[in-house]
Amino acid sequence: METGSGESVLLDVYIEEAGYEESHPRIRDIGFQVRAGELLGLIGPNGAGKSTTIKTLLGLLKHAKTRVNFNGSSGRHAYIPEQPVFHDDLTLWEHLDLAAAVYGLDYESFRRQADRLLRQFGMEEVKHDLPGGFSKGMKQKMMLMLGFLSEPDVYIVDEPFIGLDPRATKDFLRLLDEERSRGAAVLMSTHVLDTAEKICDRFIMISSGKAVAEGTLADIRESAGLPGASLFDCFDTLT
Ligand SMILES: Nc1ncnc2c1ncn2[C@@H]1O[C@H](COP(=O)(O)OP(=O)(O)OP(=O)(O)O)[C@@H](O)[C@H]1O
Repeated sequence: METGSGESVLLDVYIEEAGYEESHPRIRDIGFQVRAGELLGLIGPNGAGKSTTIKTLLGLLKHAKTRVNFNGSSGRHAYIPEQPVFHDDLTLWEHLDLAAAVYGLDYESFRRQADRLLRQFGMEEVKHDLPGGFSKGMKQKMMLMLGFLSEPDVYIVDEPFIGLDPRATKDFLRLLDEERSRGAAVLMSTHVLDTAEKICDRFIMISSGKAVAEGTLADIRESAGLPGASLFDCFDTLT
């Protein structure tokens, strides 16, 4: 799908309503698109419905009326969860190997990518360790590596910054930039608004399960009636 901006839309979402019980929708009327190379920030207070939005577009909620299109050429998308999910009895390397098999990567590409990611995240020395003994930040890095390994068209990232040290944050942002230059689209939910303000092209702000503002920082400032304000101040006003 092409848009006026010339970049193709790699993720096109409209959620009429979705929730955990049929009688109780938690989010309603949320729609957005993410284009090739773009980073869309999904922001909102605790309990606003960010994770529910992500679970809905991933098809994980039973009670959902939605339209979701992943339009990339490889059809591949990676989900990087907020809470690390891993197998207790597989080492970091075995996790990477398993993910590569699931993604259908050939062994040479897998080795090249895995070695590069281990180096970039400073995890080479623990690659044969079980993740149960990793710190919170190391577990988070493992989730990021598993996501980056597949070089998907679309990244869906749920709060990546909590637990990462400044160096890991920088490494993560650099990799994300490289992926966007390659043409990947990114949807990222986060509470770290000063970073979001710097890195996101556009935002969708949700509160109590509904979109309250969307667009560039200029659009968000206009919605909040706060010209020149920070994303943090706009958030405070709009939510
Ligand atoms: N598994 C669940 N079962 C029932 N209700 C849930 C479940 N997970 C979330 N909710 C409810 O759905 C609403 C939206 O929660 P959600 O987790 O999407 O918020 P969030 O914006 O991601 O919040 P946070 O910033 O705290 O992570 C909340 O009212 C929450 O209580």
